[in-house]
Amino acid sequence: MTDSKQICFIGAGSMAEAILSGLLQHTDTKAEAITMINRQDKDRIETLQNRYGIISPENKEAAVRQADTVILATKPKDMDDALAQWGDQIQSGQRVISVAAGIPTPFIEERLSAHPPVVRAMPNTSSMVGASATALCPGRNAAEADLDEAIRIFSAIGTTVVVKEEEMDAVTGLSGSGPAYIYYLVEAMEQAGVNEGLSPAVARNLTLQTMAGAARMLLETGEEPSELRRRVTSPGGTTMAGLNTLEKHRFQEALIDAVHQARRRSQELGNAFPSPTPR
Ligand SMILES: NC(=O)C1=CN([C@@H]2O[C@H](COP(=O)(O)OP(=O)(O)OC[C@H]3O[C@@H](n4cnc5c(N)ncnc54)[C@H](OP(=O)(O)O)[C@@H]3O)[C@@H](O)[C@H]2O)C=CC1
Ligand SMILES: O=C(O)[C@@H]1CCC=N1
Repeated sequence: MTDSKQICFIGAGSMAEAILSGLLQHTDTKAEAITMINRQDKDRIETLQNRYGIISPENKEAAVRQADTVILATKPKDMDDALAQWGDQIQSGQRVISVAAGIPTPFIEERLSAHPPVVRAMPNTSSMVGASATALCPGRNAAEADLDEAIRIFSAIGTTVVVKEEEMDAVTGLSGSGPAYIYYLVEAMEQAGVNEGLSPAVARNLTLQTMAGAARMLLETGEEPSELRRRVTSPGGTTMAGLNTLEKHRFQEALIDAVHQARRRSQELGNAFPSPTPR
């Protein structure tokens, strides 16, 4: 992506940093083209400034006003206040992308008096290394060009898929929260290796390469996971002993329920922001 367009992040937390880092490493976006504002944490902005060379604007209102794309990256619970604080700076010629879990596009649209196009995105923190799985959906004022621009930004830091807005909660439960499930699995596998007598370093090395190798096998061979699993599992062998134990502990059911509960929580967050009366 070659791009000199200005991007202003409202919110400078983990997700904003992951997107920022991905954009700087994987696109031609220059640090000077990016401004970040938060609510109060000056140290955080200074850290990001030192780490990435981005601009900490003197005039925050102007930074929002002058951006081509404004990325909303506050916690869902802070979005209402953030829109009240910054929303009047956003004009119709600008584009808004929200990464907030659970917040429906109408909630944002109805709080922006200028009616700019809004695109909702659900990336994940693997954006940081250019490996996000991002789902996007357009709001009612977003034209194809607006969605395309959002796809362009997120394609640079991973894969993208366009979904219906009603599917965003499911996406959030699966791939938004998904990295945490994988890290949790890694923690358990490492601990298991250590329990069985390996050093932490060896356990980590073997776990990570096993994880990366399995992901590559799935991506590069296009084989079904069940078929790949079958090929590891000799009848009466070691894998079968391990898998039977996972089954006994209802491992798959636990994961399916985890995604379901995360999806429900995303929906709950959204329900806390019912279609508002315009300010
Ligand atoms: N973390 C993840 O894996 C993912 C997160 N998301 C979504 O991204 C969003 C951000 O999450 P995350 O980065 O984890 O959250 P963080 O808590 O790390 O960051 C939130 C940021 O919002 C800022 N903020 C709060 N209120 C305002 C305001 N009125 N004006 C400007 N900035 C404000 C905070 O500033 P201050 O610190 O000064 O209060 C902070 O910089 C959430 O909506 C989440 O649902 C989406 C996908 C994945
Ligand atoms: O936990 C959360 O609420 C956010 C949204 C998706 C991932 N993290």
